[in-house]
Amino acid sequence: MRTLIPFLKPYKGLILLILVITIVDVGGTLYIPTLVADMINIGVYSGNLALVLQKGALMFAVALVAAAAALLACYFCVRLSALLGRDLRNALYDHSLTFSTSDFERIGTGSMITRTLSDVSVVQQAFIWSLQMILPVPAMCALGVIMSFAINRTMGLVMIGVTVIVLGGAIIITHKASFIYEKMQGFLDRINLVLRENVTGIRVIRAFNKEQYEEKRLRKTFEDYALSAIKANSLFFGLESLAIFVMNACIVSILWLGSNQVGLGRMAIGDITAVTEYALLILFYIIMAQMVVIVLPRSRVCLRRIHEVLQQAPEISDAVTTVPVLAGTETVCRFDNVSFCFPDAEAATLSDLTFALRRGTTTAIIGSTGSGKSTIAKLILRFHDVTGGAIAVDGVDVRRLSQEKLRQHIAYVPQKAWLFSGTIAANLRYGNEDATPADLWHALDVAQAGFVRDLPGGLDAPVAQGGTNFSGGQKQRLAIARALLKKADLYIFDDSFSALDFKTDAALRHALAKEVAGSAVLIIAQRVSTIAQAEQILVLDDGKMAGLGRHEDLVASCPVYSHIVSSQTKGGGLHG
Ligand SMILES: Nc1ncnc2c1ncn2[C@@H]1O[C@H](COP(=O)(O)OP(=O)(O)OP(=O)(O)O)[C@@H](O)[C@H]1O
Repeated sequence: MRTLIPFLKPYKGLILLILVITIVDVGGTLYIPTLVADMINIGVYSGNLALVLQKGALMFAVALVAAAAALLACYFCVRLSALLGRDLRNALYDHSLTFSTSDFERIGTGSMITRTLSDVSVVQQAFIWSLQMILPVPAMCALGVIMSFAINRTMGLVMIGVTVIVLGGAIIITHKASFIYEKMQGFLDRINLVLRENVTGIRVIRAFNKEQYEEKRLRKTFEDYALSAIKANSLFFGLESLAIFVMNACIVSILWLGSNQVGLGRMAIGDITAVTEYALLILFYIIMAQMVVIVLPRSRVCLRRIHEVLQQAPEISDAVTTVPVLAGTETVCRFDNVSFCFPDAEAATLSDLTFALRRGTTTAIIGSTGSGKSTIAKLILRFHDVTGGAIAVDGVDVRRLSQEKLRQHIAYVPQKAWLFSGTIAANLRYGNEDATPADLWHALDVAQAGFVRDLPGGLDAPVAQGGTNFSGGQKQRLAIARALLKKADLYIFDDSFSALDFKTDAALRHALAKEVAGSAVLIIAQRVSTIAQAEQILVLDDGKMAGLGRHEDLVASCPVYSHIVSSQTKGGGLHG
């Protein structure tokens, strides 16, 4: 509940309104049996038709007021629940924007989606039900018991007994349900994860004929979830049966004890109707509340999971005082004895790297797969923080810059070119939202993405989620064009030319050289031909610097580099 309070604060007025309307509803509902009893006791016995009609008219008016109150309460509850859901989702999303990759890995992408969508829905639902069905129960029980005592002491005691038994049962079953619902949410995360993997990896599954294996894996997750749901529902029906049994036992007790009291002259016959009605109303409200109470443990689990995300301190956060403006110096970025180790890794991924990225020059990084090339790019962008040494941009340690400012100065093409669903123009404008169509075409031409001209719709051609309607090379070129639209001090291309043929690769680098002449360029590549012209090449070997220099010097002095070169030039020279 502590998690919800800050989200409910802005709606204090609305909650108060719902409370008042609910009390009107409950009061009206309980007043009707009293009127019925009066009609029987006075009107019917004395044959006073005028009194019966008068009480009838009053009953009609009270019923109308109670119904209107119930309707209004329902409307305001739905409104409050929708606002609460919106605010919770916004808070989760906003907070997730501050997360680093490791933060996301800790929670899990599937779980993050379940928490934002399903968990919030469960909390919303539980909240609205609690307002509508649990909130009136104390008022209903208290008023019902008081009114029963007012009629007859024995009836009052019966009412207390019934309330205590049903509430006791509800508490025991709720406790048991809590454990099952916790497991169910975990299974839901798992279903989300496996389903996502299946949908996104459908081609790999088919290519490897793994449909049956995946089917088994999915079935298992569905089955686990279904079994837990059956267990939870068994509890639910157990509770419902208990409530119906208690309800019937209660009616029998009232009729039996009540008729004795009428026989002893301590109670009028019409009062039995009133007390039975009070008892049924109390039980009805408790049963409805039980149905909500039983799902509360699930919502508590969901709320705790939401709380976990909201409370998670981001691995990377801005310093209290950050440097407002960068100077635009000659050395755009500098690594000083940089080392880095992933939180869950035993050995360092990068060790003792020292080099500089200078304006107007191209630096390339080459090395075997897993040697740490992409990690260097991620450190510059501060997706992770160094564990040793320092990285400075324009002479300022990146940890002293705000993340927003830092990233404003960098254009990045990630290894896995990611496009958003929409149009080509919308994707390109991610780089510069004010870009004109002429700017977009220019960036596309530099990125050798002329194929867009042949697409029906051109710049407005549709892009599927993740860019799946484009080939790997086309996606790479669109991602490059997007980066070029951003005027930056440093351009980072992480293995961005790997899916291009040699001719396109060469043409692109040629066009690129003019485009980014005033900035520093960092190219991460596997192909020597892509980087041979670079002003400096950093050779990485298992996270360590094996060489730094121009192509010709490294061929002569760096065994790791000359080995890479010879492995790529067997049977022909370098292309491009
Ligand atoms: N999030 C992570 N958690 C733990 N280890 C990681 C993580 N990301 C990468 N690594 C490890 O860090 C090392 C360097 O990864 P990196 O992606 O930088 O290599 P790379 O040289 O770019 O490889 P490739 O050429 O295949 O893209 C690898 O051994 C990898 O397993």
